[in-house]
Parts: sequence; C-alpha cells; structure tokens
Amino acid sequence: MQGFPIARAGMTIGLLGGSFDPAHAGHVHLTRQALNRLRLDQVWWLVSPGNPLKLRGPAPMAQRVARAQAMMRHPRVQITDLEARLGTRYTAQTLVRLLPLYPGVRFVWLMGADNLASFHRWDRWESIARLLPMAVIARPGAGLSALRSPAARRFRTARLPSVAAARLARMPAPAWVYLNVPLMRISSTELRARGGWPSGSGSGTIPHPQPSGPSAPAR
Ligand SMILES: Nc1ncnc2c1ncn2[C@@H]1O[C@H](COP(=O)(O)OP(=O)(O)OP(=O)(O)O)[C@@H](O)[C@H]1O
Ligand SMILES: O=C(O)c1ccc[n+]([C@@H]2O[C@H](COP(=O)([O-])O)[C@@H](O)[C@H]2O)c1
Repeated sequence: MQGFPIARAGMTIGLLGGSFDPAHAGHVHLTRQALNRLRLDQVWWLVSPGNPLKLRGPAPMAQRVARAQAMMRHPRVQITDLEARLGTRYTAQTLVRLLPLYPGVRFVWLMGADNLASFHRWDRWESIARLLPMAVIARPGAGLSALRSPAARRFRTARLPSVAAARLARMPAPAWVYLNVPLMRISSTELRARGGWPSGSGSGTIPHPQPSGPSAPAR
C-alpha cells in the first residue's frame, strides 16, 4: 500500500469506500464489474476509519487493510487508508479534500445498492452527487429499495441507462448508473457471525468527529 496513489490527469478512477470488516468476494466482484463496465483505469478502495452511521467500531485499520490486500489482487486496484491520512470519515469531507489533490482525474463513486437505499442519511449527500458521477452495483435484496430510495428519486433525471456506463466517468455530475450485475450473496456481517474475524471495538467506543457545515444531519 502506498500513501497517496499516483494518478495522471485524464485517468478514470473508481472510489470504493467501505468498512471492509472484513473484505470479501462481494467487494472483489463489485470492483471487477466496475473496472469492466465503467472502463475505469483504476479502482481505489478507501478503507474507512469507521462508518459514521455504524455504532459498532470496526476491527483495527491495519488488520482490515491487510485482509483487503490479500483478497483483492489486481494490478489496477489500490488498497488505501486515504481517509485516515486525510483525517476524514464523512465521504463529503473526504471528497472535498481528495479531489483537488488530483486535478484532471475523473473520479467515480462506487457503491452497492444497499448504500444507495440509505444514501440520503449521509452527511451532505446531495453535494456528493453533484461532486462526481456515481455507479450503483446490484446487491441481493437491495435493488428495489435502492431504486425507490429518496436519493434515486431526487436524482431521477441524472440517471443514465446502463448502456452508457462506459461514458459515466467522463460525464459531468450529477450523473449515475445502476449496474445490473450477477448477484453475489455475501456480506461482512455474515463473515463476522461465522467467527474468525475480530468483532470490533463495540458500540460507540470509536470517537466520531461531527461533520461541519449547515446540512449536517441530526443524529
Ligand atoms: N455482495 C455485495 N454485492 C454488491 N456490493 C457489495 C457487496 N458487499 C459489499 N458491497 C458494497 O461494498 C461497499 C463496502 O461494503 P462493506 O465494507 O460495508 O461490506 P458489507 O458486506 O456491506 O458489510 P456489513 O455487512 O458489515 O454492512 C458498499 O458500497 C457495499 O454496498
Ligand atoms: O459521509 C457519511 O455520512 C457516510 C455515512 C455512511 C457511510 N459512508 C461511507 O460509505 C461507505 C460504505 O460504508 P460501509 O460501512 O457500508 O462499508 C464508506 O466509505 C463510508 O465512509 C459515509
């Protein structure tokens, strides 16, 4: 893992934020689908210091990064702890700090369908959708709730047909696609329940710096 990955202007890069607690075949599947369908040059995994909406703290960063590196071996995928380096855990704040470091790079936010279903609960979610294009990847049990979600409705007119996916990274935001990919029924929750992976730091033990800005949601 390198500190801040190198990228040239003009490159297209997918950002996959996640707890990766632990990383699994579903993350690998999503990443490979995104690389191919969106014609991305790279995907960067952003291993989160801790999802602000999850009370339970994750396993230590070093352990999650090591597992992610072991799971995802691909020359065009970088596993990063960029949010820890930037001192952010809210995605809007991460993007506001990260994007200016890479002028001319076309970033796309990647997420599974379950994340779109709850996207309207994220800090400054509408600003995120206006900052960079987004690709939503199908996940078992989440398709309907995603496509009927407040975020999908709010940005209804910015949705592109999936045949336009290869152009998404070069489109101005807001723009998003829903990718109907073969479904993979696996989750970190299920893997933790099976044992063999530490169960994190427990409810509420991770300090959560609050986001700044007028649209910080009530928690
Ligand atoms: N099987 C899967 N299919 C499609 N997307 C997935 C899958 N698993 C995870 N993702 C997506 O990967 C990103 C990171 O997910 P995360 O690390 O939270 O894994 P998870 O399995 O959802 O974890 P947990 O069960 O702890 O909530 C999210 O955008 C999530 O929607
Ligand atoms: O910014 C927010 O308010 C916010 C709320 C919930 C989740 N996120 C981000 O969503 C990504 C997926 O989180 P997770 O825990 O579902 O893997 C990860 O990058 C989180 O930081 C971000």
